[in-house]
Amino acid sequence: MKLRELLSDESAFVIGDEDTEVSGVSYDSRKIEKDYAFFSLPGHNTDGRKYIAEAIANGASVIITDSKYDTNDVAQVVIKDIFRFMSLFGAKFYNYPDRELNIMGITGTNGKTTVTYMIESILANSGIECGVIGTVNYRYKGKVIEANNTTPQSLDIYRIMRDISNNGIKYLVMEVSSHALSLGRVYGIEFDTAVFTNLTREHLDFHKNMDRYFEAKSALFKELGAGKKNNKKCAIINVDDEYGRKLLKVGISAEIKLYSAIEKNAADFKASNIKVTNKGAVFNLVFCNKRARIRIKHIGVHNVYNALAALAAAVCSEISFENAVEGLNNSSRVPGRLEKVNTIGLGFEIVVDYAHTDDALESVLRALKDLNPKRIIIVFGCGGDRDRAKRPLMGKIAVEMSDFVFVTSDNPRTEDPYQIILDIEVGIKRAGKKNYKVVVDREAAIKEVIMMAADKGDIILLAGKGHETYQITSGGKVHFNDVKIAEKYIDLKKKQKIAAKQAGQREFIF
Ligand SMILES: CC(=O)N[C@H]1[C@@H](OP(=O)(O)OP(=O)(O)OC[C@H]2O[C@@H](n3ccc(=O)[nH]c3=O)[C@H](O)[C@@H]2O)O[C@H](CO)[C@@H](O)[C@@H]1O[C@H](C)C(=O)N[C@@H](C)C(=O)N[C@H](CCC(=O)O)C(=O)O
Ligand SMILES: Nc1ncnc2c1ncn2[C@@H]1O[C@H](COP(=O)(O)OP(=O)(O)OP(=O)(O)O)[C@@H](O)[C@H]1O
Ligand SMILES: N[C@H](CCC[C@H](N)C(=O)O)C(=O)O
Ligand SMILES: [Mg+2]
Repeated sequence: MKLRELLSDESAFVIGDEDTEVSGVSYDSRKIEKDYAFFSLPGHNTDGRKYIAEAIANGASVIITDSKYDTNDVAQVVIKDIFRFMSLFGAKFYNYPDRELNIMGITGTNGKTTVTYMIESILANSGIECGVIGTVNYRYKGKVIEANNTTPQSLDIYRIMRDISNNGIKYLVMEVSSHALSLGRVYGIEFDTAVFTNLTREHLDFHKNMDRYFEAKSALFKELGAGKKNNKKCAIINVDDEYGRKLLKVGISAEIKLYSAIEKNAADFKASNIKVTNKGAVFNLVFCNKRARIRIKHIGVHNVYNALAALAAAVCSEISFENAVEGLNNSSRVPGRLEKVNTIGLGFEIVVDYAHTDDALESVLRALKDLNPKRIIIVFGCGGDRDRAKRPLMGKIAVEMSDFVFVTSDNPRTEDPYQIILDIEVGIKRAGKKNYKVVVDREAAIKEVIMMAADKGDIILLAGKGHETYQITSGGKVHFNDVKIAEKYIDLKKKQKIAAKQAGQREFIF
């Protein structure tokens, strides 16, 4: 392809030959090959400009920067809004795969991953294959790509979309993070359906305040319908959420469908008579003149909301109501979201959940309380290099809504784990509670809760890391998975029980 074919009508300034050949494109100098275009992006850790020389040495034929770079060796495009330009460039380079796909974009603070899994199940039940891009991984046609980001960079999205379409798949279900919306990662992508789950406090380290966070999320809805596709566009909104109602006022040109589980709120998809059991949730659903009793294998009222969002997205994407209901009823559990660890024979339950905001923690604790456990014990920490203000809020909720809390570490990243815990303790002290213990090492905390604290009838919640298979500290990334660590100590506890029995000792709880 020639460079001139890849230029959009943005205000790009080209230095050098517009007929330069472009055989590939990347924003990472280490991936540059002969005749590639290199996007030198301003980063959070380093600056892509530092790698231009390396990109040229690796064979780049074009460099794209946000301010002129001193070289005559290769063609150069200078563009101020490089992230948006990169997305438009990706669209052209990969020949608009988004126009060949029916794309559902899910946004909101909590529930995105769960909704994508539910939609995937619904589509599979109707015999439809889809691609999924989200926090856990990017997957299609048996391929599983490790996810570095919930929503990857635009060039990666376009490359994946092209492969999805070339594999004959027609649907893409995608989580759209607020970072992605702010950083132009989905700029120009033509979505067909956009879902808004909820908006609560999160990522204010990045967005600074809730208004800007909301502004980022609302872009997905404002831009819905702009583009060349002329099929029906649909915005699906949780009207029970304060920001969902605010979203109705931002000027959405697509068709709007509301969902709700609160009696007084008018909505297109309505849940009532919700019953939560330890096997899942059951509720009545009404849509137009249709009714169904839904039984999902996901615990908690928050998952009823996720189910409503998924069902609405499917129905708006031409899946019949009956098939969508059946698919939802069959929808599988989501890795690391209220995932049960096998504790058979021990008399207590352990669940692993990705709650890493105060709202998520509250939702999950409410779901667990509904199961009437003897006690709830939590093991949790807060991530480093992320919104500090959520730490005391999570601390307060944890001690107020449970019987005992082990405060520990969750991806401290470059921060001192003790400092993060001190921030959590501010909220605990504000609540005037003493039902907690600090165990900085996460594995030690999990070990202690299983070996010493857990008693018959208890539910242990390991919160914050969900499906993650790593722990990031200032020393780097090491393998770590809550489920696997819990299994290790459950195994040890069982062995100790057997040994005690054989030695004729009575069971002993510390
Ligand atoms: C803050 C942020 O968004 N960072 C993302 C960004 O990295 P960065 O800007 O920090 O990159 P950098 O390391 O400074 O490097 C700058 C540039 O130099 C290039 N480079 C670097 C080294 C080299 O040798 N050669 C080279 O060309 C890099 O490729 C990059 O283009 O671009 C990277 C590549 O796409 C992302 O993986 C990275 O996400 C990091 C991992 C991250 O933690 N992001 C979080 C905050 C995030 O975006 N989260 C949301 C989800 C939130 C949620 O769902 O709750 C998400 O969508 O994932
Ligand atoms: N609809 C909901 N409302 C409130 N909390 C929820 C909801 N759905 C899930 N949660 C909580 O949030 C956690 C994360 O859920 P999920 O992974 O589905 O959300 P997400 O939006 O993809 O999160 P992330 O942005 O971190 O990827 C769950 O483990 C659960 O604790
Ligand atoms: N998408 C979220 C995930 C947080 C998960 C938690 N385990 C942490 O590391 O803080 C983020 O990157 O902020
Ligand atoms: Mg997610």
